[in-house]
Amino acid sequence: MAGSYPEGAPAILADKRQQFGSRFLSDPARVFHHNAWDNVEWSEEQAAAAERKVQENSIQRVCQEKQVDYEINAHKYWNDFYKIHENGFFKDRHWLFTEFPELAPSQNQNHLKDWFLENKSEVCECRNNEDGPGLIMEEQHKCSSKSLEHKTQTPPVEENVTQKISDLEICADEFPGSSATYRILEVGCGVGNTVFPILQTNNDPGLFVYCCDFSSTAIELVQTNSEYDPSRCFAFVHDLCDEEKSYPVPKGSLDIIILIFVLSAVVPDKMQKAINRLSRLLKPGGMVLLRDYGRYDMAQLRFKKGQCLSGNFYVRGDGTRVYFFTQEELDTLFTTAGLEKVQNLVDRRLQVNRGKQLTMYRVWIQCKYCKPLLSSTS
Ligand SMILES: C[S@@+](CC[C@H](N)C(=O)[O-])C[C@H]1O[C@@H](n2cnc3c(N)ncnc32)[C@H](O)[C@@H]1O
Repeated sequence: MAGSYPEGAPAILADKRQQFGSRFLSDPARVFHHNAWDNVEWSEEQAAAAERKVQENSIQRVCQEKQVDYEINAHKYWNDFYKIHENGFFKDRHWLFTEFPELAPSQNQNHLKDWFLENKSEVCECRNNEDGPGLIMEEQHKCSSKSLEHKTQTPPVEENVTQKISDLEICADEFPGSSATYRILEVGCGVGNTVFPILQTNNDPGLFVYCCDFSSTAIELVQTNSEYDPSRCFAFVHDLCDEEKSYPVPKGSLDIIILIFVLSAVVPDKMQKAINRLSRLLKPGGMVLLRDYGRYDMAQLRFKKGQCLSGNFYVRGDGTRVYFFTQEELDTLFTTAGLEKVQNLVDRRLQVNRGKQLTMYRVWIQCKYCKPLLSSTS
C-alpha cells in the first residue's frame, strides 16, 4: 500500500472537501510532485494509442462456452472474490458525500469533516495477477479495528426473511423501512463500503438504507459487520438482472438508488432492463447516482488478448467481468428508463506512484439521473 492520505485526492478544506477537479497539472515536469492530478487532458497521440491498445486486446474473443459459464456462474465468481478478500481492506469513500451530497442531505458539514479525518485513505491495487488487470481498488485503507469487529452471535435471521420477501409482491405498508421518510438503496453493495459510511454519516432518524448484492458471501459480510443495524438497514441477496424476483420495496418508494462500480459488472445486453426495473422503484423526484469505469481507463488498456468477451467488456483472471462505458451509453440507458439527466461527467485523473515513478491514467464516469415529478414509468 502506498503512503498515507493521497495528496492528489481533493483536499479537505477548512470545512469540507472540494469536489473533483481541483488540482491541475499545468507543468508536466511537476507530475511527480503530487499523487494525483484532476481533469487531465489527453493528447491526440495518447487517445489514439489507447484506441489501438483496445483494438489489439479485443481481437481475440473468449469462446462461447466460457462466456456462458461466466454469465451463469457470475455470482459464484464474486463469492470466490469475497471469500479470498473478505473485508480485510476497506475502500475509503472520502469522495462519497462531496460528490453525492444526496446521500446525507441534511448533515452538518462538520460531521463530514470529522468522518473524513477519521478515515484517512491510502491508494493501492488490491489484486493484479498475471492473467491481466485485477479489480483496481481506488482509494482504500485497512479496515479500522472497529469496522473489522464481527458480531459473535449467529447471523441475523434477515437472510431467510429476505428470500421470502423478495418473492412477494410488496404491499405498500408491509416492507422493511416502510415508516422511513428517506430511503436509499445500494445495488451491488459488496461488503458495504458505501452503506456503512452512509449509516455513520447520515443521522436523519427517518433514514433507511437497503443494500443488495448477488454475492451471498458479500451480503453475509455486511450482515455480520458490527455496524450493521437492522433497525436502519436491510441487506439482501438479489441479482439485478433477475427479471423474476422483485425488490423488497414497492414501486415509487425510493429517494436514492446508488450504483458504484456495479453496472460495469453486468453483461451489456441485460443492462437496460435492469435500469428500467430500478427506475420504477424511484419516487418522482428520486435520483439514481452512479460512478463507474469509463472508456480507455487504465484497467481497460491493461487487459491482454484473450480476455475480451465483447466490445469493451472483459473478464478478469478471477472470472469477474467489467465493461468500460462512454457518457453517451449511460445517458441512453438512463433516459430510456424515463430518467432525466442532472449530471453526466467524466473524471479523468492521473494517479501517480511517486515511489515507483509510475503514472496511471484513470477514467471514471459519474452520473445523476432524476425521475421526473410527472413520470410515465412510476
Ligand atoms: C466492483 S464490485 C463493487 C462493490 C461495491 N459497489 C463497492 O464499490 O465496493 C461489483 C459488485 O457488484 C456485484 N454484482 C455484480 N453483478 C451483479 C448482479 N447482477 N446483481 C447484483 N450484484 C452484482 C458483485 O458481487 C460485486 O459486489
